[in-house]
Amino acid sequence: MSELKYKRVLLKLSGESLMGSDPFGINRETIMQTVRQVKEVSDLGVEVAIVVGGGNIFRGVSAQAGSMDRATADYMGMLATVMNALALKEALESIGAKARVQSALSMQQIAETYARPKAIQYLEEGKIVIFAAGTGNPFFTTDTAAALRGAEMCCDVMLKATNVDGIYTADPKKDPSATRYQSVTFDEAIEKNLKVMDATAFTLCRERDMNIVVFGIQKQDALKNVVLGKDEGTLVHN
Ligand SMILES: Nc1ncnc2c1ncn2[C@@H]1O[C@H](COP(=O)(O)OP(=O)(O)OP(=O)(O)O)[C@@H](O)[C@H]1O
Ligand SMILES: O=c1ccn([C@@H]2O[C@H](COP(=O)(O)O)[C@@H](O)[C@H]2O)c(=O)[nH]1
Repeated sequence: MSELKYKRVLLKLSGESLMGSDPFGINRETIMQTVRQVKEVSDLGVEVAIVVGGGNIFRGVSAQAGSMDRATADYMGMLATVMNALALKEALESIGAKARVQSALSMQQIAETYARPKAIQYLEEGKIVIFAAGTGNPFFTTDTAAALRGAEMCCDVMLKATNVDGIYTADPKKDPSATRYQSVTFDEAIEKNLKVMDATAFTLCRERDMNIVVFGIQKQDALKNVVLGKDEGTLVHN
């Protein structure tokens, strides 16, 4: 069997990557395709922690939030990530995987509250841990939460699964002439303002020396290819 490149990973799933071709929400086929990939790498022996976004349900800073108080809108965004986390747990369990949700905001009737030692224990037991509610603070994003939890869980790498297949010279959805990087340094990504991830998240990963792989989760076997160290997506490194 091929060698694993990473033993413990922080997988960032964007909310939008759960929509499939729907305009918003969670597409059943898409979430099942995603969790099958997650279970496959977990079965290979990779410890998987997940941070999920909320953009498919609510984006706090969006136009829809209009004149709302920013912090209130951001709390609504965090609640959206809790819904996605619960959906992911259900989907994982429906295919026989063991998963736990820990929320950065206390809501004890529906999820455990984030506790680092317990989360590490779950990972060591081979359970998939889904972190909900981002950092628990407004004015942040789930990319930053992913960098934070990745650092706290001592993950070998952060894997940013999204609906584009890597980092491009410009947003590929807006500029069809943009080309994909195979690898890029943190400094370059920040300097060139490559908007695939926010600068706070890049900066935290750079400081912790935690590489990032940005890849497209829609592609069959993409996650497995990444953990086996095959050429997939874009590597961000120091
Ligand atoms: N230079 C770039 N390379 C690749 N993607 C880019 C770039 N600049 C902007 N993007 C955009 O970044 C997006 C990837 O981010 P992602 O899908 O994770 O969104 P998010 O806002 O982090 O997640 P969520 O949907 O949960 O809010 C893509 O949709 C892509 O269009
Ligand atoms: O730590 C956090 C994480 C998220 N938010 C709010 O939630 C939404 C959805 O998160 P995405 O990263 O965009 O998927 C985000 O727009 C924020 O409004 C937050 O406040 N704090």
